[in-house]
Amino acid sequence: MIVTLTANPSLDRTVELPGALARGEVQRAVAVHQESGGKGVNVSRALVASGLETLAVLPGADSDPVLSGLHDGGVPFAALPIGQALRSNVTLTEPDGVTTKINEPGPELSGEQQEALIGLLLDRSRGASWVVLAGSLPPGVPADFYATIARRLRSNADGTVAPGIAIDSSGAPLAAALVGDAAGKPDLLKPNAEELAELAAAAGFTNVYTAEQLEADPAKAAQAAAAVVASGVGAVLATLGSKGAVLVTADGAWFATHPPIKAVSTVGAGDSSLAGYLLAATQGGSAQDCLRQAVAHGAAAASLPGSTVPAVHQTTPDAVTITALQKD
Ligand SMILES: Nc1ncnc2c1ncn2[C@@H]1O[C@H](COP(=O)(O)OP(=O)(O)O)[C@@H](O)[C@H]1O
Ligand SMILES: O=P(O)(O)OC[C@H]1O[C@](O)(COP(=O)(O)O)[C@@H](O)[C@@H]1O
Repeated sequence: MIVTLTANPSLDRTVELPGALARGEVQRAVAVHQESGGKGVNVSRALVASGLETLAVLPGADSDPVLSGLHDGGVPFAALPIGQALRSNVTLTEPDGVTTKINEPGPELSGEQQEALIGLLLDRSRGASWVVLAGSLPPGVPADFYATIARRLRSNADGTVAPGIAIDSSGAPLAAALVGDAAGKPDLLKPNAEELAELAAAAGFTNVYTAEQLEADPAKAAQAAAAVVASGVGAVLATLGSKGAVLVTADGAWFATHPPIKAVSTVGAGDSSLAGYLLAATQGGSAQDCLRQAVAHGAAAASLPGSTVPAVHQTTPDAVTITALQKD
């Protein structure tokens, strides 16, 4: 069972434009897609699509459209009512594949609600193989929320094997994943190129690379990710948009790429990559198998509209090429 926590879920509305986005003009949409979203929610949706056992833990009232969407989509969830509506995030997609995202801050969570959400997660993740802590943190939640949860998940394991802990976030909550003792650090981090640039700086990596440089050169991405692994993180799966992804563990570094696809909407591509990685990991796959399935899932997600997530049978792992890289 893979449990996901989405502290700041969203109703994802993807608006398809007929041409390039024209600022200041009236434009008519050609189609609109609406999905329950947020990073952990998307990972759970992708796992359900491939028949894996998962539970999405999140705040929200039963009547909230995000939860109704999960219910209708057959995604198991455990929700903490917070007395406020969840946020809506809007994505504008252009015919050439360019996507523009506008993410709301989301409803504030009080200290009591944060504690109740952690309690719900601890309770529902007993015996889980992985716990995924994903997405931005809503207003009121401290940046070290995920590190606190990681520590409590490990102490909660109480003699049994603690779950693997994966974090996919950005900004301060992501940087906070590198601070403090080993018990608060994740087994897996999933940054994109921009997040890897920030993370490497937070890990004290002295070569300052931009996100563009990291996407263009997997060797640079592997060096940056290796600096993050050296700071005490188990593994880094750095996704590099259309270029593919780099995986760095204590044992090695690999780059994986998929032949070009026609990108329709990249929303949820990163979350699908993480789901692909965990799918292979729970089936006992090697590091390279996990990376291969991550890139296959990401490419399939980018070729689907809105934040649609692929099932494993819609992915093409055999088309993925893997190359070993130097870590330093
Ligand atoms: N334009 C694209 N063409 C092909 N694959 C893509 C494209 N954009 C994303 N992907 C796939 O999705 C994965 C995650 O995308 P990325 O943009 O790096 O993450 P995030 O969605 O977290 O920002 C990539 O590693 C790749 O496999
Ligand atoms: O919590 P954040 O950082 O605002 O991101 C939430 C948004 O990211 C998504 O999870 C998509 O993420 P990816 O495109 O990175 O896979 C959307 O479903 C959601 O609207």
